[in-house]
Amino acid sequence: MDVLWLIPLLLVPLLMWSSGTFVFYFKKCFYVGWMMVLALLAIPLCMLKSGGRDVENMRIIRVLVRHVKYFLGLRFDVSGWEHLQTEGPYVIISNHQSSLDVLGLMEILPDRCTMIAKKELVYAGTVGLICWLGGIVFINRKKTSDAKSVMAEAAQTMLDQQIRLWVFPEGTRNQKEDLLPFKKGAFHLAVQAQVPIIPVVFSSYRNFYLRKEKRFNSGTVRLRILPKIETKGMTSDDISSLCDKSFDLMQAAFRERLRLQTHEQRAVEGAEHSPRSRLLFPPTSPSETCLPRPPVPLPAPPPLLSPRFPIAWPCHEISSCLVDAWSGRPLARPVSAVCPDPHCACSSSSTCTTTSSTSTSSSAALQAVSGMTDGRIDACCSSCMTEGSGHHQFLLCFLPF
Ligand SMILES: CCCCCCCC/C=C\CCCCCCCC(=O)SCCNC(=O)CCNC(=O)[C@H](O)C(C)(C)COP(=O)(O)OP(=O)(O)OC[C@H]1O[C@@H](n2cnc3c(N)ncnc32)[C@H](O)[C@@H]1OP(=O)(O)O
Ligand SMILES: CCCCCCCCCCCCCCCC(=O)OC[C@@H](O)COP(=O)(O)O
Repeated sequence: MDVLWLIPLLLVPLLMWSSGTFVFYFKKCFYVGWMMVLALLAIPLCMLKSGGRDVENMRIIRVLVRHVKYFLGLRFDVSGWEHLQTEGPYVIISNHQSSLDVLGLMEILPDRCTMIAKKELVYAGTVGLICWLGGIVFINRKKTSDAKSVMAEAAQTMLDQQIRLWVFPEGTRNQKEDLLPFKKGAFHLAVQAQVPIIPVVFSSYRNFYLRKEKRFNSGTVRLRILPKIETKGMTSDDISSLCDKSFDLMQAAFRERLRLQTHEQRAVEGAEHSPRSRLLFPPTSPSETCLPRPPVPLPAPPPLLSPRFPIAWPCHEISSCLVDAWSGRPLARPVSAVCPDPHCACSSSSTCTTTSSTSTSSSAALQAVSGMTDGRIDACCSSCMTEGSGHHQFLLCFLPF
């Protein structure tokens, strides 16, 4: 009888091992539950530290939230730290995919920085209370006039108390393959306070987190901090162009990362549904695996090649390295060549769709370039550049069978 309670204890690891859907719900519940507990812990600490609502409480929240990623199997890879080395107040803007964004936000949160959030969050139990104690500015999204006056007040507070504000200009969570159009509030805020804007781009979570498919694997989030955009001297007439400029910069960074993720995702196919990919910490990111490779001098083009295939590059282009996510072993060798596919019309911004229709002779030529005899050219163009000659230049990934 006494051993009956062991059953659920054994059942949980078994279900974790066998079912991706179970892992999804388990991780989600754990996340919400653990955040509630952490907030409960943080409340007395914040009260002791500052006696009430104060942006300085964000230091405590930041420390407490930082370890949560380890339980969920998430890794954060941050680039552009130098852009946060800005004195005084500023507005950080970032894309917003899920409540998991809080984990990335806490990875890079500068001192004296708090957020703008929807007012409903204040009712989220202990989390709501900790948000209030952390100085989060709550707005009513349904009443634009109210939200505007709260944000105008925030602009003044930013200057008076040297506070930085983090805004999600999409205004809601978004898991689409592109950013939503930006709301204007963040830009009014920065212009009213005459402070710079620092854009931060979170890479798409789709590699490890799919709400509809109920998948929550382990994975890496890349956070890219972009250079600040100055607003000194700008007036309300400049809001639209400032908003468009920020959107364009962030969208370009998001899309660029998404293209690379597509390649990486191919490399992890197969591993994707393994228990290991759901439960264990993700392996070192492919870019890291590729980095230590020294640049190799260009080899002379083999005589076999037609003039249409002038150069072969060994794999030193980080962005195009396809690597087995678990072993770190290179899976493909990218070669650069003029696209051999006459049907592949690729504009400078689009992603190449296919090279599968590559003719046998082109294939043979590329095989000669890449030094592989048995293989296939994968549909993979990581960069499309229009050269002076009007040719498109592609990076083709060459996969051994
Ligand atoms: C240890 C403890 C453990 C604890 C665990 C937990 C810890 C957690 C801690 C911390 C985590 C915190 C995480 C928080 C996450 C929360 C995320 C969210 O909640 S995202 C939703 C709310 N965010 C927003 O909505 C963005 C801000 N929104 C805006 O800025 C909008 O612009 C808004 C609401 C002000 C108005 O939105 P509109 O839908 O009406 O659309 P529009 O186009 O932007 O504005 C309409 C017109 O008003 C003008 N306007 C907007 N703002 C203005 C302003 N401030 N002044 C003057 N005009 C303004 C615009 O220019 C536009 O006019 P014209 O079309 O250009 O003529
Ligand atoms: C009373 C019980 C309520 C339980 C809720 C607790 C949730 C704890 C999880 C961690 C909290 C992190 C806060 C992130 C908040 C967040 O991400 O809110 C979503 C909004 O940005 C956008 O909302 P929407 O427009 O609805 O997509």
